[in-house]
Amino acid sequence: MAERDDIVIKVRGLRNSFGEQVIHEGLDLDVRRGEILGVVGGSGTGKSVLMRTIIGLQTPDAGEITVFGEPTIGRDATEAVDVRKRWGVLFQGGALFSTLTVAENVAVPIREFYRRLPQALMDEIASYKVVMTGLPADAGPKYPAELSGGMKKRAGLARALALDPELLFLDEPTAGLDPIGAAAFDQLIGSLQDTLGLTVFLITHDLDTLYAICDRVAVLADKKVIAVGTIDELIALDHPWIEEYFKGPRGRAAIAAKGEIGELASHAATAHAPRDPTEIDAISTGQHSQGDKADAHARSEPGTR
Ligand SMILES: Nc1ncnc2c1ncn2[C@@H]1O[C@H](COP(=O)(O)OP(=O)(O)OP(=O)(O)O)[C@@H](O)[C@H]1O
Repeated sequence: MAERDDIVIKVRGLRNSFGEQVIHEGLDLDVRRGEILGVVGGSGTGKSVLMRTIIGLQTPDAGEITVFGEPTIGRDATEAVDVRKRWGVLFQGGALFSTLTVAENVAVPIREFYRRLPQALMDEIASYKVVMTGLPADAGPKYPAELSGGMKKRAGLARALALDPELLFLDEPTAGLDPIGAAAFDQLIGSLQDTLGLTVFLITHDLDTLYAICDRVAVLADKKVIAVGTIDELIALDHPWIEEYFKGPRGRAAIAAKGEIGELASHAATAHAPRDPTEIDAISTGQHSQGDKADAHARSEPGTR
């Protein structure tokens, strides 16, 4: 029983198609409680369709999906309301409503699930979420058109966090951000995950994000998840796409940058002997405190969009 509880998302035998085009066939995937699972794959391999299917926006031809043990396929929004409240979603590009302010956007899911909540309380929750994602407090009354790309992502994240979810779906959260903005966003996700104990399903093309914050990575190819594991485990596999992805020029750049951070950490160790030796281990090997690491190098995003 305990083992089953540790799997937050379970996908079995998934098949999705659009007309003649089969996107997924026999796709299986487990997402464990408390992990950040990176989902990678070439453009058009069906990462977003997989996410949409898991959250019930796309009905598959076949297969079974449970989230927190609850089936999500074929259940309408009202039936699945209890499980839908437990997740938040950041869609590709943020998907903010352009006619609503940031605060109103953040309040959308609150209004959807808790209609009777007094307006003042809704406003208070919205402003708290805005600040929590690192936006200035005065961003609340602004419209999406008045925000930078990075601020829009943060606003989208604030909306995804509106209901204090246990599970977060992020579709290419760092796409379109400059390297510093992307690293800062990784750091934000990593620290929110750490603090709130979230489980995160994160679609990305960004190798730096994988190295900085993901516990495991699932690779989509040939209509299914062909491998799931830590980056080291994946690199050890003999698969041409995985090899090209992680060992290609950008993969090598990300690994080199990772090495540089290790060196930085050991310099720091010599310069300031830490009172607690685990301090250094946390810098060189930690998963969730590595947002800092991403700040220190240029990002390596494969040109596979
Ligand atoms: N509503 C739809 N109708 C028809 N085809 C669709 C629909 N949604 C997605 N597709 C097709 O399904 C395939 C997978 O799309 P999806 O957006 O999941 O890819 P992806 O792996 O997320 O790609 P990218 O990395 O470029 O974002 C694509 O060929 C896409 O054109």
